[in-house]
Amino acid sequence: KLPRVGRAGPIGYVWTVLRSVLDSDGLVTEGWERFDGKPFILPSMTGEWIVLGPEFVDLLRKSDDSVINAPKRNVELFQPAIMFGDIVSNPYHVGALIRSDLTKSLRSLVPEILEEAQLAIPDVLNIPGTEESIAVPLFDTMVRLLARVSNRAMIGAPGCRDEQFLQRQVSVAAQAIPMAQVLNWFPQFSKRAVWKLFSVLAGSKDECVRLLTPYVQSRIDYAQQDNPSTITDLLLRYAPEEDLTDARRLAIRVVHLNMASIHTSSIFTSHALFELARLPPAQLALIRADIEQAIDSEGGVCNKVAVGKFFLLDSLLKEVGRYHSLFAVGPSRVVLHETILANGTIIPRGSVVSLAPKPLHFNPKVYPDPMTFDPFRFAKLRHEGKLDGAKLDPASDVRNAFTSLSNDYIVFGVGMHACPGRFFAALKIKIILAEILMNYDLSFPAGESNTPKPFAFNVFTMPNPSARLVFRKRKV
Ligand code: HEM
Repeated sequence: KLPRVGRAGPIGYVWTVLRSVLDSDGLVTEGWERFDGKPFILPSMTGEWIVLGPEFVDLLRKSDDSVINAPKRNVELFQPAIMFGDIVSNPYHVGALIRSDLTKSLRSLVPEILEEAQLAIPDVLNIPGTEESIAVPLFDTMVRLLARVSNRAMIGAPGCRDEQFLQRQVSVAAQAIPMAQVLNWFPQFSKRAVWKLFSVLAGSKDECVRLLTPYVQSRIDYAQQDNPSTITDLLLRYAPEEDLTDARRLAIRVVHLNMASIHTSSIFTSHALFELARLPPAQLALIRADIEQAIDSEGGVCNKVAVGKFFLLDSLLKEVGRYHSLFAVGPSRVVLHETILANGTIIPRGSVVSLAPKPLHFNPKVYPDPMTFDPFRFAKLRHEGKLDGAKLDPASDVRNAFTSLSNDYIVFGVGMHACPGRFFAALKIKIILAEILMNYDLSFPAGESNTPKPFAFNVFTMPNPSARLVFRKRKV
């Protein structure tokens, strides 16, 4: 019998579930303090989550899906089978493709990502010719930017600039997560009907897939297997015959991958830009100098090695992940057989076990002065207190690099199901941020908050969608 956070009694239960829609984070903090770091139940609109403390990170990290299972949980939480059809029985587009092929191909994708970022940033900011600056709603602008830059890697040009397709893709990605949560409120037999009704009202993925299919078809026709230039080219290596002869089927996989990729990266990029806009000028100057030095060290070319030497930006991104997690609870797994935890707690079959980032990321024993956002926290750890990163080998002390996993840092999840797209995400986010930093000064619009309150829905959090940032062309 685990304790439950929130109010007692049946009415209290309903109240807690309703509160969890907008304040899961507050409930987790409350549960953490009230139950002294012991496991507790978080009731939510998507069922009950057993929130485990730091001593159980290893339970999830070491699990091999035989008892503590991730794929079944993801199907439950994100409802891909209802929304995307049968992509679950052979999920070839999210397995080795991302884990191995994509990560190995990142070097050759850098020039494409860089070129697209250079073209797309002025387009999405759209500063009028007569003006020097513009205030834009940041998150929405970053979603459009990330959609285009990610798709340069995903399907190449000109598809990545097809506004109609990008708009549909962004809207599919925006709807999918909240809609998956809503589908969880309905019994299994009715989910398809609910999804169909919603699709009629809000537009389904089908239009997005239709717009994307010609671009995917052209990759099937012209991609060079030994010299892949897009992620779709890599996908062709794994696609079964029926997907190669029907580009529509393959396009569904690309839309699904885009969904995993665009919003997560946009959330990170937006938080990072808000933090960069708040930094004192001296710290910003250090980050800019670090980027310049890294590119100079590669003969003035911004290649993968140079991006790997953006040590201060890497540190800032890692701190963004520590400070602003994407979720109040997660990663989560479903328990397939009754399990007894080391402390004697019995976890029944079918339960959902999860980890909460806050207790880990704000643990003062691991992160001194945890409430302070310190952009150079990880750079200092990585470089023994020195900030002169460019003299170091990028491979040095990778434990504190942005994409490294640890039991004290769960932004990308844990164990064998930790995010396989994080190296691609880190690369494109760093390239975009470096381009922005080198070409624009950032500030908050006069009279608007410089600490916009994040927006939460169920267990997920994102930057405030109405918060704006001013981009002013730099005079360099
Ligand atoms: C900053 C950006 C990103 C963040 C913060 C992020 C975060 C996460 C998290 C927390 C998980 C769950 C891990 C777990 O359950 O232990 C995950 C899984 C996953 N992510 Fe990401 N992600 C990001 C970008 C991407 C990108 C760009 C891609 C694709 C190119 C991607 C593809 C995936 C896939 C396929 C999984 C499922 C892995 C599995 O279940 O084995 N992610 N991500």
